[in-house]
Amino acid sequence: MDQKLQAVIDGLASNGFVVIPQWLDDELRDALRGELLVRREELTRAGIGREGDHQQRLDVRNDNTLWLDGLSLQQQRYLALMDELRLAINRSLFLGLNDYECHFAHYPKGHFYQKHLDAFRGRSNRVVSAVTYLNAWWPAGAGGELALYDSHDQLLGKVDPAPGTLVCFLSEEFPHEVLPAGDDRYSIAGWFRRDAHPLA
Ligand SMILES: O=C(O)CCC(=O)C(=O)O
Ligand SMILES: [Fe+2]
Repeated sequence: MDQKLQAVIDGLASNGFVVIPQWLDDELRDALRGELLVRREELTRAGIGREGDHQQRLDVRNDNTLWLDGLSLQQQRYLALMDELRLAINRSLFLGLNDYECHFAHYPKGHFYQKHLDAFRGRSNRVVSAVTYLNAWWPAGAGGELALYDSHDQLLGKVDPAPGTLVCFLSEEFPHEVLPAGDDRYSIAGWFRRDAHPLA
């Protein structure tokens, strides 16, 4: 198996989270960021909560997002890569993931996402969170780190949104937050899901 795929599986299996530098090649990373910038006007303020109790809470998060529609070549390349990862995870870890949903995200300077869980046990079909960073560079000290905590709220570490880096973690296990970004911060945030399908 591809070394990076294997590294994701090993990290998820042993720690429940993993950081893979250079997950995206420069060309794909730049093409995705280029699309986000061209479509900037289409991004909207993100909300929190599920469909029924969806609300905008600018004190909790103030990133702008746009769901991928799979129409451009670069989105198709990205989604193909994530599908390869989904299948590899299923083969090795038997998680039965059947979908990956994701959105572009832009955190302007000073914007953040406070500490949260992406999924609550038994209340969501999100199993593995997977975020990829699209900036061409990220200078040291520019903030915008992803801070990951364990289930006792102890800080596990901070991940720089470095160019092309992928972060994966079990959605129900790890509270996390995006610290205020010191510059425009571009990413794709997504979730591998396990949805119940009625047996045919
Ligand atoms: O951009 C990141 O590093 C994480 C974003 C996040 O936690 C989310 O969108 O749920
Ligand atoms: Fe999150």
